[in-house]
Amino acid sequence: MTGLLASVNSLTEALQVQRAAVDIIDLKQPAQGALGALPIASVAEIVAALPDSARISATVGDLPMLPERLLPAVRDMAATGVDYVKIGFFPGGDWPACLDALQAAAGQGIALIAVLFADTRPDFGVIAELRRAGFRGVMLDTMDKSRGSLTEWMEASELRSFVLAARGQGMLTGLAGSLRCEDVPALLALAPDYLGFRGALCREHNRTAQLDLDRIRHIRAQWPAQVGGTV
Ligand SMILES: O=C[C@H](O)COP(=O)(O)O
Repeated sequence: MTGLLASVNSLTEALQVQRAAVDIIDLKQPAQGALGALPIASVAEIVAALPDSARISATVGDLPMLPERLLPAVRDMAATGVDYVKIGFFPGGDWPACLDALQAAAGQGIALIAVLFADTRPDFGVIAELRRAGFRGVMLDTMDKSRGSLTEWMEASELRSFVLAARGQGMLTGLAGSLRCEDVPALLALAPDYLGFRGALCREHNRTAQLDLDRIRHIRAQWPAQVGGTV
């Protein structure tokens, strides 16, 4: 069953989406970029306040693909107790060196999720390399939120290829990128492990605005009834 991931930027928002029974509470600061990070202390505070049963991911920020930047950020974020650490694979930098360095983190039990950006037209061949480096999952998102949504950047057939390639490697799969309520049925049909949202959960579809509980209900209502929570 595909889960619902909701990105939140504070303890207040985390508790709101927890009450809405989202499947993954994703900690990030949308005002700081596509994968803007929250301060480590804030993440630790949110993790401590949520029940152990909550599944929590957090992003390390819009960092350059340099091992000396990524590895410490990943280790610091993992030390907060989040279940998954999300790393954006931005253009440029040294991807092979980053994969080598991150393999060490994965080997120490840190569950890494790679985020590929549909608007950079990623080569899905990298999924096998991610698996070799020990990544637990891979998702597609969009890097530039002003230039279209995931479903505008990629056809359903490409999204299906992505999900199948990742699943073929035994990895968790996620789809996100300015998704709207009306995207949900077609994306659920692709059966990724989760669909991720921020903008669609906020007032006026503005990802830096406040969460809107009615919007969360509306998105959740697209799922089969038995997995719906209460807000
Ligand atoms: O991880 C999911 C993202 O936070 C999605 O954000 P967005 O819906 O604003 O593109």
